Amino acid sequence: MKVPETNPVISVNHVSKTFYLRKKEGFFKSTKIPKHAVQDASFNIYPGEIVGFIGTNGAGKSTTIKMMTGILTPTSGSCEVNGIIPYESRIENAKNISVVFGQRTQMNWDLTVEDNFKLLKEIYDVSDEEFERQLQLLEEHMGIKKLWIQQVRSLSLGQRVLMDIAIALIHSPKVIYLDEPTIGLDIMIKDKILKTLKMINQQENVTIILTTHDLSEIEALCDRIIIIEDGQIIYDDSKEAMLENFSTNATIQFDIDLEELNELKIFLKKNHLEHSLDGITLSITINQEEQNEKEILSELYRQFSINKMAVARTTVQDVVRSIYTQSK
Ligand SMILES: Nc1ncnc2c1ncn2[C@@H]1O[C@H](COP(=O)(O)OP(=O)(O)OP(=O)(O)O)[C@@H](O)[C@H]1O
Repeated sequence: MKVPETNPVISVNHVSKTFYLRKKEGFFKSTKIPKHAVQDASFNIYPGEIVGFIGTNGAGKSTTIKMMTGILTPTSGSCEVNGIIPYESRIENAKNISVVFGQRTQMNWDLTVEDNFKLLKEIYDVSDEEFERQLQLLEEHMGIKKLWIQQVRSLSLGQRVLMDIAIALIHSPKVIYLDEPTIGLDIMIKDKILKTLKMINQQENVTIILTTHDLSEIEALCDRIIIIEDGQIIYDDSKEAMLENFSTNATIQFDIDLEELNELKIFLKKNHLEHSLDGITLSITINQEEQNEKEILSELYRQFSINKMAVARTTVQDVVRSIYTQSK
């Protein structure tokens, strides 16, 4: 991965976090059992990056993010966000960051959206001009004003998450952490949220750290992917590099004229192409490292009558699944 020339906005250096669980032994005795939630994690995140921070359940994502946001103190190692050690200066750190949880709101349930925005403006000491500028931007991209006078408890889940993201931006944070922001949302609102995140990243250069189990979101939004498993960082690279390094196969599927089957079989054999036939639908696997996909496609089109062609390439989902499987 190409390292930018700027200083990192987040720097995580050999961070570990161990929790101790008490195991009762008889009435009066108990022993402490260590749980190594994060072990020696190191990475830098640069301004304006959109990073997918992923891993299977219990891998250590939330624990790492809690250390970066200052909620937890590492057992060893250190991290810095905007030059601040988050768990030592929580209030100062909070001025530069925002955290959005899909399952929880940071808004007051009994207040209207408007009152929540105004409350946060006061808490973060946002100037009137900056507040108006942000509201205008959020109105343009998220249409916040139509929900303005509604009580938070009356918002639908999708509207609530959208407003949570909008309010998280009101103090122009440099970094925004999103923990499963789209859980339980329909595809339309998911798209809107992803578009909004992309927009604030591009317009305001906000650094985004996204945790989600929905890998299609990671594919759609993130430039870089960090995978944590059993508390250890097992992968960290750009999305492009991930797809390039792991995409060895493309599957091409098309309908054939059965009268040409014998000639097709000769062609497939000659080109060492793995294939399977289901009715009139033929699937061919091309190893992109060894075979020239373009040449094979143009030869197929030239020599045979083929219909309804579709090419399936490796997705982030395929790659991550195989990384998870290999790490188990
Ligand atoms: N306060 C705690 N006390 C003891 N163990 C904990 C504590 N918090 C987390 N753990 C354990 O540490 C490990 C990492 O948990 P963490 O919540 O960071 O995982 P995660 O990757 O966010 O998982 P998920 O995707 O399920 O939310 C898990 O085994 C979890 O049970």
